[in-house]
Amino acid sequence: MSDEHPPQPKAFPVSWDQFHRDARALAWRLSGQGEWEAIVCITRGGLVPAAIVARELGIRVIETVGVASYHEYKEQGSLVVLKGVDPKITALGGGEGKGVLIIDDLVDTGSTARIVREMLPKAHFATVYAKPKGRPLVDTFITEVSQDTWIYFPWDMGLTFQPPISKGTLG
Ligand SMILES: O=P(O)(O)OC[C@H]1O[C@H](OP(=O)(O)OP(=O)(O)O)[C@H](O)[C@@H]1O
Ligand code: HPA
Ligand SMILES: [Mg+2]
Repeated sequence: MSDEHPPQPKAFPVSWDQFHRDARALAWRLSGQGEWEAIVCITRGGLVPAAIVARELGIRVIETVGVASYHEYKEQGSLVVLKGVDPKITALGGGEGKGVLIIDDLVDTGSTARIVREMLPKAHFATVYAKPKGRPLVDTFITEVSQDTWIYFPWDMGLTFQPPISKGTLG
């Protein structure tokens, strides 16, 4: 969460099962769009869908690019590239990443996507989820949620007790 991602009023919790189905749906959609020589996944959120898409499409060359957001590493609002893309991957398909599939879990404001697209301008950018601001930066995605929705991924959640409806939310 950050200034760019203020607390959102709506919640979209995603279970492991749901995420697997959505990531597999992404693989189906991508399978009709060409042959990919390599995947570049944006860590850390892109690691999970990248594994699923790689398995479905038989892609075995997987590279990471590390973009960390916001105040974790630097002043608020900025992004910092912690790990760039190996030049061997950038050089694929005659340079600029042609034939490369970039995968992330979602685009929100599009800031992360913009930085990685600059590194690989001819790559295909795919995410499982997209919000309206980031949507123009993505070539293929599965589900759109509104900008005022926060997506809760299964790796960020755990099982917790739910009070009975009759007790109300305030106990
Ligand atoms: O479109 P944006 O506004 O840039 O937001 C989207 C990015 O934010 C999240 O990653 P985050 O940087 O929080 O790190 P993580 O993947 O390590 O959780 C998410 O996984 C995307 O990569
Ligand atoms: O909606 C979101 N969920 C999880 N991580 C995120 N990073 C940016 N937006 C989101
Ligand atoms: Mg991320």
